[in-house]
Amino acid sequence: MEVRTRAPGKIILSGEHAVVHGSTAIAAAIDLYTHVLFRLPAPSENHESIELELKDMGLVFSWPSRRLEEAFTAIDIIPSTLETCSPDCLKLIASLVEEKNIPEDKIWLSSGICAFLYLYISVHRFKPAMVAITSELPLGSGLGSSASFCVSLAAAFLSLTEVISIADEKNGWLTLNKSNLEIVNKLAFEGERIIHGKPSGIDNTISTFGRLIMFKSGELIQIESTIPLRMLITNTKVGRNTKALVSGVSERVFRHPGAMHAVFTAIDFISKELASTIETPATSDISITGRENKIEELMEMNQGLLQCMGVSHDSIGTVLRATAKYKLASKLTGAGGGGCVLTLLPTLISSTVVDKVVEELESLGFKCFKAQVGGEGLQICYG
Ligand SMILES: Nc1ncnc2c1ncn2[C@@H]1O[C@H](COP(=O)(O)OP(=O)(O)OP(=O)(O)O)[C@@H](O)[C@H]1O
Ligand SMILES: C[C@@](O)(CCO)CC(=O)[O-]
Ligand SMILES: [Mg+2]
Repeated sequence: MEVRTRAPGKIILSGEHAVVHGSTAIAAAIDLYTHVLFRLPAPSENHESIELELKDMGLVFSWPSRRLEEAFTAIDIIPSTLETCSPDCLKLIASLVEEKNIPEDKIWLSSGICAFLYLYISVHRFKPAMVAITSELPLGSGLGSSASFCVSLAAAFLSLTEVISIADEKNGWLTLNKSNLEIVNKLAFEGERIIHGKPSGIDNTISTFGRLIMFKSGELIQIESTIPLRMLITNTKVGRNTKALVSGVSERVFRHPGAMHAVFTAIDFISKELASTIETPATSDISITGRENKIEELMEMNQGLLQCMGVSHDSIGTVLRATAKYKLASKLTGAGGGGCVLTLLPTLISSTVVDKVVEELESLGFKCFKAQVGGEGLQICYG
């Protein structure tokens, strides 16, 4: 039995970090995916391990099924689907991952591999399996690689159970109905908890459902944009870790609760205003340029508040200054601390100006690309 899944990365237009503390945020899916190939071998194949291949990195990890079963039985914990991983269970999983001697320069993969083991065992226990993963996303750069990893894995594992069933077909890919997507999203969230520590759930939700969403306290509202929302994405290539940045913000809240709550309230207003600007009917009196100016101002305000939270970075400042020379507005996206920066490309901007901005940013050592915004979420294909 075999299944393939793919789940998209995302950009956050406004509200990252504040969303962890209950503010509204807006996110859109992008057309860069994590792909999973999952196979449950037939008994005749005599395959006796759970094998994970990270194809982009040329790494393969494998755990004998019997060894895993013995280790979990010894501590009397068998994770069950959709339950949060307990501290004891996570400790055991971390030790099983540590045994694999991950190369020092790839040690940041450990949390993803722990999430993989947890998601797998919670659905299929210790059944032998082969899982291969590739990703079109830069990992650990603010574009939701961890969430698309968890969503594509959760969907692959659940697809070979009775829990979910296929709803529809489009271009060779199958999609799930809303209640099945909710189950996948819930399981993926448990994986994100292992990678992010305290996720808001926005990244796994946009990766599962796709399109453009407004998200607050675990609830999503799908929104429709009436303007193109073309974004230039600049990867500063400065590595960072979402878990550490999210906990840094919580520490700042602990030190300055009043000021930080005022910042979160301001961001809640910014996200709501951004949503209504994006959704304004095309027939309204305000021109597209007028609305784009408003979006740019809101992006700048959000960036300033992200700076207040301590999640910006010198490299992000460099991108902001370079794009400001061309009168373009930018903000970090995702957890910040490096990673990716968004720049709105207004409808009337000429391709010559865009080329010049890209040339300047790339001459500074950054990598620029454009992504389609607001596309499909999770998709499945049985092999
Ligand atoms: N394709 C993958 N293979 C293995 N591990 C992955 C993969 N994609 C993501 N991960 C795991 O997720 C971690 C990166 O997650 P992190 O949340 O820090 O960044 P991000 O999700 O790319 O950005 P953000 O959370 O700001 O959107 C990696 O260190 C790794 O553990
Ligand atoms: C920084 C954060 O707000 C977004 C990361 O893409 C974390 C989260 O919401 O889980
Ligand atoms: Mg992440």
